[in-house]
Amino acid sequence: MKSEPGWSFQYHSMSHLIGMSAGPILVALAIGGFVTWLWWYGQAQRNTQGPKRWPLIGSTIEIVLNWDRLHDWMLEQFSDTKTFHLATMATVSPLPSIFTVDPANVEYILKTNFSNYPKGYVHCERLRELFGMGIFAVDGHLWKEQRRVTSYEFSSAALRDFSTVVFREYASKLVSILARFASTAEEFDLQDLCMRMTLDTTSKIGFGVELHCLSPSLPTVPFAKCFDDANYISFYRFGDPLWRLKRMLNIGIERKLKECIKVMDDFTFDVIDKRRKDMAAFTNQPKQSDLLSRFIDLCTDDGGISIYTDKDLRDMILNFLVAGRDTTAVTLSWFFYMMTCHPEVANKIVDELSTVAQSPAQHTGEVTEETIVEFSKLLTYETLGKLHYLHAALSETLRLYPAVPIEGKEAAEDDVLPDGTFVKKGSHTGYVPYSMGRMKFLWGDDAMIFKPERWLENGLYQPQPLFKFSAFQAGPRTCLGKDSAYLQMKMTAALVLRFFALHLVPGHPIHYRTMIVLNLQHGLRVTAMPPSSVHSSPNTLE
Ligand code: HEM
Repeated sequence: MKSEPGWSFQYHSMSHLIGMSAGPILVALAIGGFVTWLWWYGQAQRNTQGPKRWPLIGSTIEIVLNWDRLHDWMLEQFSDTKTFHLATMATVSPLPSIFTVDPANVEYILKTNFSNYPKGYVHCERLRELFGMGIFAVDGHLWKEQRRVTSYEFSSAALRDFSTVVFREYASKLVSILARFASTAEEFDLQDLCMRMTLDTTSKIGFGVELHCLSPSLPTVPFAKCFDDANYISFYRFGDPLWRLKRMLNIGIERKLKECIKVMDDFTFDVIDKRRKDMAAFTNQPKQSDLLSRFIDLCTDDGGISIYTDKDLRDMILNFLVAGRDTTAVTLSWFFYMMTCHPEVANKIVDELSTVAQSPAQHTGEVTEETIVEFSKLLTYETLGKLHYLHAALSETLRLYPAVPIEGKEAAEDDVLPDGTFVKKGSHTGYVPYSMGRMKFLWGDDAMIFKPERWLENGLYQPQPLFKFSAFQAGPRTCLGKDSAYLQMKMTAALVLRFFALHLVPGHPIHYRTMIVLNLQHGLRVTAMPPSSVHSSPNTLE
């Protein structure tokens, strides 16, 4: 078709105008509009309580920028509200999460409407390889049944007595290693030693097996290494939107996870197999006290057939290891860090030990195997129970440095929390022990000060309300190892502080690593010295 000359001219003129002059104007208008909207949105956000949010990406940028100090960033978000929404990119989580520090909400989630707040699919799926169908990664009737069997075993006096012996033995080994370092004034990582000790003790109590992580040469134990790596990689999945793809392709850290799980499974199934055979062969031998033997024994029906498969037993014992190992070790590490900052508190603990030692509490002179053993024999379940100040100092540590700093559930149905917050079905709904432990409205103006005295009345330990001090969770899923953890921590703290004053290596950085368990990112590098004159340092966290 022939075109009209006039039209052609007009068309070219318009396109010329748009292309040469209107284009930049439109672009400038668009940028101007966007910047104005950004400014307006930013202003509107200033009045929003909790973290600032942006369309599509939510608070992702702020989270990424603050990742290394996530718990303190969360604490800042609670400065003007007790509950907030936290949105991330839809690929990570399609619904905003809800976080609260309000004890009424915490009680509602953990107890009053417990059935509406299971751990949920997202949580359990990520931990499946490591935890299997163990207590940490199941909900509903599977959880109920395991809780029933585990609580029965955990409350037995026999297990408590066995644990006391094991805790004493390994805390003494730890002190012997400290004595070696002290004799040459050598620096060492006390967090690493605590981790070794608690893996040895949980393995001994769980499997009845010696892992020798705390033997004098401090060796690398393959099971221990794989256990650490598998823990880290499983929890890393919570922040990695590509983990399923990596698992499918069997690449990167997902491949590593698979290899680690295999090493742990081979070891565990081997122990289970041997134990079953031994128990079947030596029926007239005294019963072994470790959990594995007790589970096999408990769950064998009258015809001698085990009700639990090897896989069930593997899951139960590995869950026990994960539950008790890192939590206790990191709490002890933060406690010892507090002792380096507050020698006056360490001194009071040592004074209290005189109630146990019936002699001057602080050991002077050479630290030998004999002196360690002699003192350790005085530390029994009963005598440790009398150490109220030590108990308070450990609780105070957990208030400020809870081993599990953030806890989350998944709403099964739409709901409304006691403070009026609407919860949409499927929302991640969590509470934050790290922030709760530092809130002035809960602990008073001195919330940031390490002060064991706040737990004492007339010298006796006073527990705080469970939904205010939430380090062990509360309600039907409360920690089953709380008493056992205090027992081990008191045993270890009493033995270490009796013989040594700890000093932080000057310049050693103290910071947590953002993980499911609040460990010290760079460890706890200290020197141990014979107790000497003690100087107080400022009694604050900063
Ligand atoms: C200072 C040490 C400890 C702290 C702070 C602690 C804290 C916790 C927390 C916060 C939970 C809830 C976790 C969740 O559901 O996501 C929990 C659960 C649990 N803890 Fe502990 N724990 C400690 C030591 C131990 C020890 C030594 C054991 C074993 C002897 C243990 C056994 C368990 C078990 C079996 C559960 C699962 C309860 C359930 O789901 O019904 N914990 N613990």
